[in-house]
Amino acid sequence: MHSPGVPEIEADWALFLDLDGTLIDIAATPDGVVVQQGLPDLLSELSRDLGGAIAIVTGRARETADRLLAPWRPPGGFGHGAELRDASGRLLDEHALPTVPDAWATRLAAQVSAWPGVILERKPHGVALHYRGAPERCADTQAALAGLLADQATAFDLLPAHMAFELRPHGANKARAVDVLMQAPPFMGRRPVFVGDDVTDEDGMRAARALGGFGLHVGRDFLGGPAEVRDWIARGRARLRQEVMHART
Ligand SMILES: O=P(O)(O)OC[C@H]1O[C@H](O[C@H]2O[C@H](CO)[C@@H](O)[C@H](O)[C@H]2O)[C@H](O)[C@@H](O)[C@@H]1O
Repeated sequence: MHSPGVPEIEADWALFLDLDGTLIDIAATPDGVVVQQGLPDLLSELSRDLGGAIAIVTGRARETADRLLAPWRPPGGFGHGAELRDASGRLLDEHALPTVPDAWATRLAAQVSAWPGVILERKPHGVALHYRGAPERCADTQAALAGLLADQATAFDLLPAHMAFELRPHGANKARAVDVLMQAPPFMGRRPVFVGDDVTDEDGMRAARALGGFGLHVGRDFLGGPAEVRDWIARGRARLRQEVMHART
């Protein structure tokens, strides 16, 4: 179904796409997600039609995003913008932001072992505590991460997420990914369009709007979930293909 508030994908766009809750349906655990068959190919084909200007901007670690979207290895911002990769595959500012100390991870692992259903997810520049499997631990997981920040409150931010809390290095955010990637080809000169579903995506949406583009929200604009976003992408791809074929005849 066509969502009335959502513009159709245009050939001069640069697309910035969130992963969980936008392209991929939410699952009970981070490892339990199912990438719809054909999605990486579809994205890679649309990327060709947009001159390579599609980036994935996700809270997931780069390695995880690459595994989920294999064989496609898009440019993007990973770890909420802490890890940036440009369209040539080059990593940018790789060591610019702090990593979570091992001692913190050890302490969290000990706490989580006493909380059945809570999952600890480590990433190169952050850490998440997921309480989807134990909703009664919401406050405990938040307090565990907040407790770590007592010493280093300026180095990391505590973020609320979908049934999770995360630590993200201060300075990493999804706007950073949009702003940095838009400074170079193939993104430069295009209209940035950010699509996301979560509170951390609002930074990316604001950055896209500030550069003359659109920030589209899965719930508010697509009036649905990842299935509606995937349909929109498939429709955009088909239309751009037709335009190319038409231009050739
Ligand atoms: O920026 P995103 O691509 O939206 O990633 C945000 C976080 O997504 C993952 O956690 C969320 O999705 C899980 C799978 O559906 C779900 O089980 C969990 O409750 C959600 O919080 C991922 O695990 C995190 O690392 C991302 O930061």
